Amino acid sequence: MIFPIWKKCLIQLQIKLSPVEFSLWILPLKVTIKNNIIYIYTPNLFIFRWIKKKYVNIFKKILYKICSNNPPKIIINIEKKKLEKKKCIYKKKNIQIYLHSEINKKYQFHNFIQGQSNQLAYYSSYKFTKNLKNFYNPLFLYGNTGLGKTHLLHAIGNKFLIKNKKKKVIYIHSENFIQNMVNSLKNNSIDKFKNYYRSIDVLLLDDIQFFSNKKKSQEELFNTFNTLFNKQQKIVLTADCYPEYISGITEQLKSRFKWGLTISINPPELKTRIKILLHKAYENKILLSYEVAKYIAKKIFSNVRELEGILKKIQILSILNKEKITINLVKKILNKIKKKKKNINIIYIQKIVAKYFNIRISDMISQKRSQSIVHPRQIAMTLAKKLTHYSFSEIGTAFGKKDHTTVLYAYKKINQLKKKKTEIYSDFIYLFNQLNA
Ligand SMILES: Nc1ncnc2c1ncn2[C@@H]1O[C@H](COP(=O)(O)OP(=O)(O)OP(=O)(O)O)[C@@H](O)[C@H]1O
Repeated sequence: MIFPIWKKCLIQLQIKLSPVEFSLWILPLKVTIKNNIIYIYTPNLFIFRWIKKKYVNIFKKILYKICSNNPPKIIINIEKKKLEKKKCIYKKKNIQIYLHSEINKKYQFHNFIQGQSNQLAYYSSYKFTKNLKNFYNPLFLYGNTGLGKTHLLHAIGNKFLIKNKKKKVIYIHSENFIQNMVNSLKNNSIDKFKNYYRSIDVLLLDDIQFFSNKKKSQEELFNTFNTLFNKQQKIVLTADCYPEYISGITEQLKSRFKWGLTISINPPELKTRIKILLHKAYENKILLSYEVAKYIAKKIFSNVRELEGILKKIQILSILNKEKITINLVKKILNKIKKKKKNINIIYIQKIVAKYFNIRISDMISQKRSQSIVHPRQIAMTLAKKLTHYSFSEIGTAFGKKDHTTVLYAYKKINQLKKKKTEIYSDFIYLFNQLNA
């Protein structure tokens, strides 16, 4: 729900700020109003500070204009995440390692829309939670980005926890598993790390292609896998491709992955895309007709994440412009996105990013592996994915014939780092704005 005062404020802000600034900083804010106080919630500390520094005075001025007799007060808070965290803290020589599981309640079986493309993955995941004897272990789900693998992992986790809250059900992204291991090695607490992961009832490990070329981490995963498997504990794994084709993973680990049931999850067909759009619209209280959903579904076919993104944009624009969601409005939005994406090409992105980090453009497409080159290259790859219509493999080709998994890795890494490190976040936003201006 958008409160009328905040809606008026948004209209003024849209006029005052650049479109990028507006959609980047202002639109994602969560706002509630109580007793003439506007509570603004930001997702993290960095954004909290940024909004406070840059925008609070503008908010105040606008509010004073809108309701001069009694302008509301503004309070900014950091939003508390609704994640169910199981934290396990180990102390050793005053060093603490935090190992935690984050099962997201948002992702359940009942809100996973089934169709031909994902029915088998859905069914196998659901059956997996039934604790049937002789059911395959591990369950291995694979498919392209944004098709619902992570959603199903959390749905499995949630189902197990509903049945038994005390079960140690751990969802972890492979990158975090590796990071935890590295930290434990540094802190001399690798035994605690091992014990922790080997005492799990259900291990949900996402995106195992991140283990690629990490020998030591693969060894640890192999041992963890064997221990859990021998104790008949449950293991679910996901990856972006069939186990055999994950490069840089040892044969023994690949063979373990294939011991159980390996299921692909494919891009949703038209009928399923329409169902997903209508369901997401319903969940988010968006008035979307079947005809409009069908129109969008015909235009966007790559993955569900993209469908969600478009729907969000449509919702925001229809609210701001007070326009009904019609095919015409959707057409306008899709054309704008297409134009924007067409105008920015990868060479331009490489040039701007290279200049910013003070490296040569040729370094972008080289095979050099030093951190001073790899980091800008990964940022440029991520920007290319966000700002152009090119696929991961097309971007890889443009960066000196790199594999699509290298680009996917860069994309995920930068997106994670952006959340953790403010300097990387501000570099990224600066470049994003510059390219988008
Ligand atoms: N069949 C579906 N029904 C409802 N929502 C879906 C479905 N498939 C995907 N989604 C939604 O699409 C978004 C992206 O899905 P998810 O993160 O699970 O993809 P993924 O396959 O794990 O991608 P990646 O490999 O990039 O991590 C999520 O918000 C998820 O809820």
